Amino acid sequence: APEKPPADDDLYQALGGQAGIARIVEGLLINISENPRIVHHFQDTDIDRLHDMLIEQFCFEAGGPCEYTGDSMAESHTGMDLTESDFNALVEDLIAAMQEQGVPVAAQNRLLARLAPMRSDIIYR
Ligand code: HEM
Repeated sequence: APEKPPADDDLYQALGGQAGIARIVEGLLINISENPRIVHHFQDTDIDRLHDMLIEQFCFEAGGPCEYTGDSMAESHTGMDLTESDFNALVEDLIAAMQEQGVPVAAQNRLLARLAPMRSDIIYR
């Protein structure tokens, strides 16, 4: 089951609110598109949908005024046979996107800490 959102929206604010999160997700998708380690996984993906679902998810996880309406992490990654290395590659692309947006490292780490528990739903599925 999804974890409860944070009680306050500090993290949402630190990520730059809705506009900041949109820029982070767009940077992430660009970085993935240029990352030979993982780009092949996204060949048949509806990127517009992924863009919208990632924004909802990050907003929700950061305590912002959003609901996540997408599929569960287990549902959406089953059958991809993703590994720890794939997971780490995507996380590195996310960190780079946050860095490019000037997100403070403490806030970067708080978002990553919200996403890290999803790992077991995503890899080796
Ligand atoms: C922290 C790690 C990750 C998070 C938070 C995450 C999040 C998401 C979200 C929110 C969706 C949209 C689900 C929906 O459409 O309803 C999604 C789909 C997807 N994810 Fe991930 N993901 C992660 C790791 C990965 C990794 C490591 C890969 C591959 C290298 C990957 C590949 C995909 C693909 C290809 C889709 C689209 C599935 C489809 O076309 O239906 N994800 N992910």
